[in-house]
Amino acid sequence: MTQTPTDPRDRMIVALDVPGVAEAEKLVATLGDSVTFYKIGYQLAYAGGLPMAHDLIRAGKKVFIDLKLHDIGNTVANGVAGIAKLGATFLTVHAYPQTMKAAVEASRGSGLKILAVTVLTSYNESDLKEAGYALGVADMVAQRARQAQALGVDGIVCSAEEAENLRAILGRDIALVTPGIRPAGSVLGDQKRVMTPGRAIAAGSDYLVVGRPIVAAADPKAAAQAIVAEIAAAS
Ligand SMILES: O=C(O)c1cc(=O)[nH]c(=O)n1[C@@H]1O[C@H](COP(=O)(O)O)[C@@H](O)[C@H]1O
Repeated sequence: MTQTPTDPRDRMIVALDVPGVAEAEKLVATLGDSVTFYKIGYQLAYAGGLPMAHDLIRAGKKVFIDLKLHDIGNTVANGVAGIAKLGATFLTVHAYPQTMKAAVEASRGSGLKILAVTVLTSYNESDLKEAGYALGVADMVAQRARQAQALGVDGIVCSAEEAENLRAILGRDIALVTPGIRPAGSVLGDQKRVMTPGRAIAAGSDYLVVGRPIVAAADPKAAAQAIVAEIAAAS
């Protein structure tokens, strides 16, 4: 059972997309109480940042490990079992049935929740076609989300553009985690399916994943506080 957090701060996950542990620690110190939930992805994990999960958890923060696993079932299961020992809240895997099944089984009893990445928010219709898929974005996201729910996955990673439809299909008992968040007027970068924080919450997102709009801001703490205020207003 997954429940939407009541404190608006707990619905914003800040991606620690920085080159190393020193930069990540500096950013966490700068953000202070304005952020309660952090994501460690490829960049920081491959720079020796995975053990930072322990420090963040000790400091009372929640941690999302974003490694987007996808491999044969045995390898995924062994990877998930190792990551479960970090004490993190979320781990991503790609939304392929074998991968999701192995991850769900390996995470059982550990407290680690598995999130399935449906279609990356940097993809649009033509990107999917170029990658060899016949389904469009909305249909592919819906199909993968249905499969994820049937396999016992705890949450879905999608764009907020799909949140309303997924909520209707999946009900409330699964978390919708949406990256591709862009406050009004901010730079899109490589994101193609985007929404403002307020609209994403109104569409049914439980958690917003935010990287550059905070990490690359001139004043990251002010940027984080503004997003939390927008979440609170839309909740
Ligand atoms: O799994 C993710 O977190 C993820 C899935 C997805 O479809 N799109 C996506 O952008 N992300 C991650 O969310 C973060 C978004 O960062 P910004 O675009 O800088 O806000 C990055 O760390 C991405 O790796």
